[in-house]
Amino acid sequence: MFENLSDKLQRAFKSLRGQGTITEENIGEALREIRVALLEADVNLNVVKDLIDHIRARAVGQEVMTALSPTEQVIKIVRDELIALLGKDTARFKFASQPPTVILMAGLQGSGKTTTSGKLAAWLQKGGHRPMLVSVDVYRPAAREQLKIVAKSIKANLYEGDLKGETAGTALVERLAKEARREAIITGCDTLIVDTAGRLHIDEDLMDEMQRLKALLNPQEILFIADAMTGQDAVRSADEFHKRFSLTGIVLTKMDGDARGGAALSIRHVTGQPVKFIGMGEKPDAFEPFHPDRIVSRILGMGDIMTLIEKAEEKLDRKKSEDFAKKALSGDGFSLEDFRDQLRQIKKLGSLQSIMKMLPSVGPFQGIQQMADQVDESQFTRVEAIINSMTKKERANHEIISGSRRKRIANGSGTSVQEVNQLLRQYAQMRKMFKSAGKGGMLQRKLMGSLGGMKGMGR
Ligand SMILES: Nc1nc2c(ncn2[C@@H]2O[C@H](COP(=O)(O)OP(=O)(O)OP(=O)(O)O)[C@@H](O)[C@H]2O)c(=O)[nH]1
Repeated sequence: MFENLSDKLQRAFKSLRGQGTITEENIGEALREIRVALLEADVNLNVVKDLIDHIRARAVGQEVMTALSPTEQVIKIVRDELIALLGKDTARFKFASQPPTVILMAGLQGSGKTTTSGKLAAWLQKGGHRPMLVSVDVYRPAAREQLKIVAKSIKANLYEGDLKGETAGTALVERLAKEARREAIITGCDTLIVDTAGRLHIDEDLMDEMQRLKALLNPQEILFIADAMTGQDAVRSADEFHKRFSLTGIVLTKMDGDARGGAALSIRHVTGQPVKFIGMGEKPDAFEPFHPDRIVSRILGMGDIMTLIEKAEEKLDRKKSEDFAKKALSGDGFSLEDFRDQLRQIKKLGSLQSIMKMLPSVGPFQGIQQMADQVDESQFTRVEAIINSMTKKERANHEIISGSRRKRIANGSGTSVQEVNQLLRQYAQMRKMFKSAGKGGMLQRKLMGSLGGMKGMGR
């Protein structure tokens, strides 16, 4: 859903490439582009203004960090500021010290309340909880029926209650809510999710009913379910609800749609309340806790590259990496010995899969995250064993490795000739790729330097 914003931000960053330092002048253009990108993504005007001011203040006053180029510095600042905007840490779900924990689901009609009630129940079940669902939308039998179907599909407990022909109104709503809580206690359910009636727009009756439910149930969580597709309207209604009921969090639904993302980026700033979950589809499992940092990484199309860079800076031998990068990108290319050194370095960062998952899905690493799922970790060890079985001369010049030597190397490393051949083929390809990347941009060069040798390791 952030594709457009993501593309535009990348373009904005590009305008900084090749700049030695960040100055008021050269960052101006990039900031203009960032501002337009955010506004086009339907981010609230005040939010954009604050964000740009913060970024400018930090970027211009930035002391030169040797480890990062100006472009990378600006990306890091934009990333930090976006995360701050989204509330920094993942918001926690609040449980009652004395069960059941009561969660009031509020929102306008069609925002996804019922679907989200089911998703939340499924999420709680996954976490070892026993949720109970109840719909207090006594005005629309179809709404109660829908929750029944949802509950059945995830095998969650549902309190249906008996309307006993009573007139639909707040008294009935209160009765059902009370009964449901009692039922939850009796049946040992530790969480009660109350799906409330939605309206087309905010009206006094609805507000009054919510107020009474809040007073009656004293819920730990009052979640506002906002349809991300409705952009700034969702932000406005969330704000209105918060002013009346002190929400504890927001769930943004339909984030899988082609919404421009403005609601996700503005809602926290405007309401002061955290987004706790996002809905990414109609199915019960299309639901995840909202992690500001991951969302921002997604927006910036960078996987979790900053963590990876920080990790690399902490764990890798900087000089070795730089030497490798220089060599790999030069006309001579890197040797198998250099490659083995790099493998050993990379191993310090964690499993290959976890590293690949942190890489951006754009630029030189396009498609790498999909590749990560097919990675065979033990190949690392086998590749190292193969290189260990070569002579020093062979490691320096792979072209001298004859057919009979390949057999010996395979025997010596406990692998097969095919594997030795495959490694040599991949190595030759990689070497070529790096040499041609020598003509590429700075960021690419740096990434390849610190992470050298990873691509081509997956089968
Ligand atoms: N694509 C997508 N569709 C969603 C998501 N969440 C809900 N929907 C769909 O949005 C529509 C409305 O969802 P409901 O759960 O019925 O909404 P509601 O707020 O309970 O509506 P009322 O009961 O009418 O107040 C349904 O067709 C859902 O399948 C989501 O995260 N992604």
